[in-house]
Amino acid sequence: MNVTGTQLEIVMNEVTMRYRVEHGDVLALQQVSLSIAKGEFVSLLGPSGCGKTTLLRLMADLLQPTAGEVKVAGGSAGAARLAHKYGIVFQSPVLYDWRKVRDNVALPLEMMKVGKVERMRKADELLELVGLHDFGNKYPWQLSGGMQQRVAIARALSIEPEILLMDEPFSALDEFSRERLNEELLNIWAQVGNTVVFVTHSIAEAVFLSDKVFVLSPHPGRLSAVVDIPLSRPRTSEMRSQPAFFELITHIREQFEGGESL
Ligand SMILES: Nc1ncnc2c1ncn2[C@@H]1O[C@H](COP(=O)(O)OP(=O)(O)OP(=O)(O)O)[C@@H](O)[C@H]1O
Repeated sequence: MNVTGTQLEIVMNEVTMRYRVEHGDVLALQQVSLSIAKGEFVSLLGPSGCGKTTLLRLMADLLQPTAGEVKVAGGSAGAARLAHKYGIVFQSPVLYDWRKVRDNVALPLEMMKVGKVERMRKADELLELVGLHDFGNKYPWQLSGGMQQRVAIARALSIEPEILLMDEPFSALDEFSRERLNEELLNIWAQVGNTVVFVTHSIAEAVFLSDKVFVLSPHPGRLSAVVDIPLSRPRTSEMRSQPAFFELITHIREQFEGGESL
């Protein structure tokens, strides 16, 4: 795959992933090819078990494909990982309850042996970016679920990753918090400008956030469609009730073969 004139960040060529299990193996992904441009915001969308997390883990070099190739920033996914090109945000924020919020954000910098003054400065800057500047001295358990996830985003951004991988980061939140965090995430992305790969079950969330949606079908996981989202930016909450938004949702819904529900 090649897109002339566009700098590609992630390229997957015919990627197949089989997990070995006790009695045989599970074909999680079959011959998936895709490309993501530098600075793009893309979503991986599909029903449970279609291989979204597997795809994300392959991109992050946390798994090795059974067949096919994963290229990141012109090299291997392994080289990108060693060069600290990835920030990862999981479904659950995985914060350390005994560390203050600021110290949680600064943790990756601490592991990279960045000096205390610099890492505290950076952590405060990131807490400002995610709208939590007054919460650096609190503990995670003193924050709401949405605030905790914003701390996790700040932490993932602390190493200034070229690529932010997000695995259903808002799926445990109520719909109001989720929609607000969608808008906040886009504001953060507009300032940071990195490449974002966002996993979701929600068609509306994928449409609202993305430049492009990769639609996956299950058993085995395959890429069934790539849908460009031509909505203008910045995206606003009013867009959610506009006809263009609903048309895109309907179009994506139609991509699911056999009426598989999300
Ligand atoms: N470590 C593993 N060992 C065996 N099978 C696995 C493993 N991880 C995932 N699978 C299987 O691979 C397939 C894809 O799983 P994956 O978690 O990537 O899907 P998903 O789309 O992210 O699902 P969900 O939305 O429920 O998180 C599923 O059939 C799953 O059972």
